[in-house]
Formats: sequence, structure tokens, C-alpha cells
Amino acid sequence: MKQYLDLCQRIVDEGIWVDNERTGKKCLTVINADLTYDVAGGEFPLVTTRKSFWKSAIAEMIGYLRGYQSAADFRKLGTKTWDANANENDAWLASPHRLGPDDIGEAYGVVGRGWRTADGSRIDLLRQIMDDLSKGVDNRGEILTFYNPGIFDRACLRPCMYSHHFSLLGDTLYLNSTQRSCDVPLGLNFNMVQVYFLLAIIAQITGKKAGKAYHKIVNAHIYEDQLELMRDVQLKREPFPAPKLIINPEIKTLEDLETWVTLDDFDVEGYQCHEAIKYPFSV
Ligand SMILES: Nc1nc(=O)c2c([nH]1)NC[C@@H]1CN(c3ccc(C(=O)N[C@@H](CCC(=O)O)C(=O)O)cc3)CN21
Ligand SMILES: O=c1ccn([C@H]2C[C@H](O)[C@@H](COP(=O)(O)O)O2)c(=O)[nH]1
Repeated sequence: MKQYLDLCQRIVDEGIWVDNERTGKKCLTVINADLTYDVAGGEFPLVTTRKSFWKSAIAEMIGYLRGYQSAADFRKLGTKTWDANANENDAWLASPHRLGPDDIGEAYGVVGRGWRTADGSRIDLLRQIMDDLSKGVDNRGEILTFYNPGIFDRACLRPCMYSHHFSLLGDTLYLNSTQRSCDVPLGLNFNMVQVYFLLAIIAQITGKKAGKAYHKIVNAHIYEDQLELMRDVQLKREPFPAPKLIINPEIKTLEDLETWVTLDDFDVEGYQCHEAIKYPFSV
């Protein structure tokens, strides 16, 4: 939590205003932040200075791992986070590649579970990584990437957290996640949960101990219409101790995650937080 608040304060103190053409808004911006999550120690990086809808964040990540392409599937799982980008983004609404209402296009898990090769076949990157890790293999390239510049026009948005690189040291699993662009008040609140969750669940399924997760953020920003709430409300609050994330131990395979898992398989213990803050969302 401290590293999150330090980043927010750094943006307020040192950020530079940058015009963003896509949203038509200005963003107070810093470049580079490195966050670390102690998954072995069970320190769940949940924001406590406002109420965090952590289940929605986990649902988003499960949707990516399942390769979901429709905001309707994300909704069924328990998150509405893709509704606006799928249905209210003018450039995407005009795209010939959009399949219809709720389509987010070839983004995130669609890329990671079905990487397009030159000969037209597809590679399931996640399946390969899980098979390797389960056998204790780390080929120094266990990378789940969602980034394919050749097909950006087939998606409503380019992936923000676009690479998850797993590593084994003995039987301890590590994760390095990279994010190119970060809406710190809204997106990061979810992305921290997702990086922690991703290492915890992949370690559980592959039978490894979870170590640390390292989260690199390149462009970290606060939109102009979020600044006052962050500076004058959220940053004035005192954080509470970190809660614990509880994952159903019956989740043992990738198929479990793909088929029967719901948000009821996750819980947090000891979550004390300040009241909710509704930050504006930019499409
Ligand atoms: N501008 C922008 N910021 C983002 O963080 C973001 C995007 N766009 N587009 C793609 C995804 C969608 N994400 C989202 C979308 C909405 C919320 C949001 O509204 N969160 C609220 C309520 C969540 C809920 O009730 O489930 C929050 O208070 O955290 C968060 C992340 C993250 N990403
Ligand atoms: O997981 C996510 C997804 C998106 N974001 C934010 C970062 C930016 O504010 C927008 C994406 O806009 P681009 O113009 O494509 O950079 O969404 C996030 O923080 N986390």
C-alpha cells in the first residue's frame, strides 16, 4: 500500500502534464515505477485508502486467462470493466473488425491463448508455460505476452499490462509483469491485485511455491478530472494493514480455472478500508 501511495504522491509532486489525443484529456504523468509484491509473505496489495472492488479485478484476470473476447463474458464472470471500451469507444465502433455489441476484439487473452503465427496457426502461450512450469522447466522465456502490434486494429484497446514473464528458482516461482500505460487511480487499483493473484494462482496450479511478483510500470498517470480526488481526498487518508487473499485450494489445473471457477472461490480476510471514491473513467 505504501508503494502505491508513494507513486500517487510522486505523480502529484513531480508529474508533467501531457495531452492525450485518444481521450482528449490531459494526464499528470511520470515515467517508470517498480512495485514489488511479497506473495510468499501473503501481503495482498489491496488499496485501503478507498474501497477496492477486488473481485472485479480478479474476474478481469480470469477472463484474460480464459481468452475471453466479449464484454458479456466478463460481465457473467463478475466485472463490467470492459463494457465502455467495447461499446462506447467511437474509433472501435467504426472499425470493420468489431464483431458487434460487447466485442473487445483480439486483445489480452485472445492473443495470449491464440498467438497468430506466420503460417496461420495459433499458439496457446499459457498452456505451454503451464506445462513447462509443472514439469519444473524454465526455459528463460516463459512469457505470456498479449502484445501483437500487427493486429492492434483488431482490438478496442492495446493491452496495458502486456507481458507476464514467469521464472523458476528451484521450486519457487517468480513473476515479472510489465505495463506500458497506467491509470493510477482506477487501473492500478486493479492491476496490483491482478499481478499478485496471477503469481499466486499459477504457483498453486503448477505445484510451486510463490515467491515475489515484480510489477514494472512505464507511463503512470492521473487524468486531469481525477487529480483533485486523489490529492485532496485519497492521499489525505491513513492506510490500514494489508489483508490476506484466500484462494480455494481445490483449484488444481488450468481446466479448473477455465471451467468451474467463480468469484466465490476467492475471499479476503481482514480488509479494513476507507469509504469508496468514485473516480471518473476515460474511454
Ligand atoms: N481509462 C482507463 N482506465 C483503466 O483503468 C482501464 C481502461 N481505461 N480501459 C481498459 C481497462 C478497464 N479497466 C477498468 C475499468 C473500470 C474500472 C472502474 O470503474 N472501477 C471502479 C468500480 C469497479 C466496480 O464497481 O467493479 C472503481 O472504483 O475501482 C476499473 C478498471 C482498467 N482499464
Ligand atoms: O489494465 C489496465 C488497462 C488500462 N489501463 C489504462 C491506462 C490508460 O489510462 C488507458 C489506456 O489508454 P491507452 O491510450 O491505450 O494508453 O487504460 C490501466 O491502467 N490498466
